[in-house]
Amino acid sequence: MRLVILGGSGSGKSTQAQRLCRYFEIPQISTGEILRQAIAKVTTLGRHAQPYLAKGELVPDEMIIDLIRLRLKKADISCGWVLEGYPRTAFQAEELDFLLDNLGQKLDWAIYLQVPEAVMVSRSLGRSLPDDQPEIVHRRVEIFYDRTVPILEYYDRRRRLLTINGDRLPEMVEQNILTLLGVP
Ligand SMILES: Nc1ncnc2c1ncn2[C@@H]1O[C@H](COP(=O)(O)OP(=O)(O)O)[C@@H](O)[C@H]1O
Repeated sequence: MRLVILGGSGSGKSTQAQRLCRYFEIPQISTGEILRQAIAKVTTLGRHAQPYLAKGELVPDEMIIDLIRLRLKKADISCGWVLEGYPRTAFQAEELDFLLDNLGQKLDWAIYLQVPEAVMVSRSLGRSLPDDQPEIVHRRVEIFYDRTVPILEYYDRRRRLLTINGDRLPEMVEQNILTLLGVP
């Protein structure tokens, strides 16, 4: 199973990605997590990415595309994967298709966790990540509407989009996803 999880800040993307990875026994690839770890370890990637995360801006496409290209070439992903936090722009979505074509892989579904803006904000403010201060959260939400929402149409046109109500308990959201994927 190859899945992309789409949703704004605080939509429950990482929670559902974790649950789906456990269910299908496949690795989770979370760009936010990879970047935060790189920053904590002060790697070259971390040093380049840090100023963007600190402001709630997206890191440049080339930086994240290189990261995904390398990650999808590793052996552990041969049985599938759940991508969370990528793609976030239309360009990244096109690049993913291009990359998957090259690898001879096909995306099964893009799962969009839809939650009201107020829920995104209040959930994000309730976390304690360094980039979860109010102005930064608001900027991330704004960028989500500007840059990521257009991707929904991209996947919808390709009949690859599943839209899920993310404003419910995590176990109900998961059950809803599994039902739509046609597994028990
Ligand atoms: N695909 C991506 N393209 C550009 N920037 C990204 C991408 N993925 C993660 N980032 C950077 O990492 C930050 C945190 O990502 P993530 O943990 O997915 O955030 P959240 O779930 O709170 O929206 C983003 O605000 C952005 O700066």
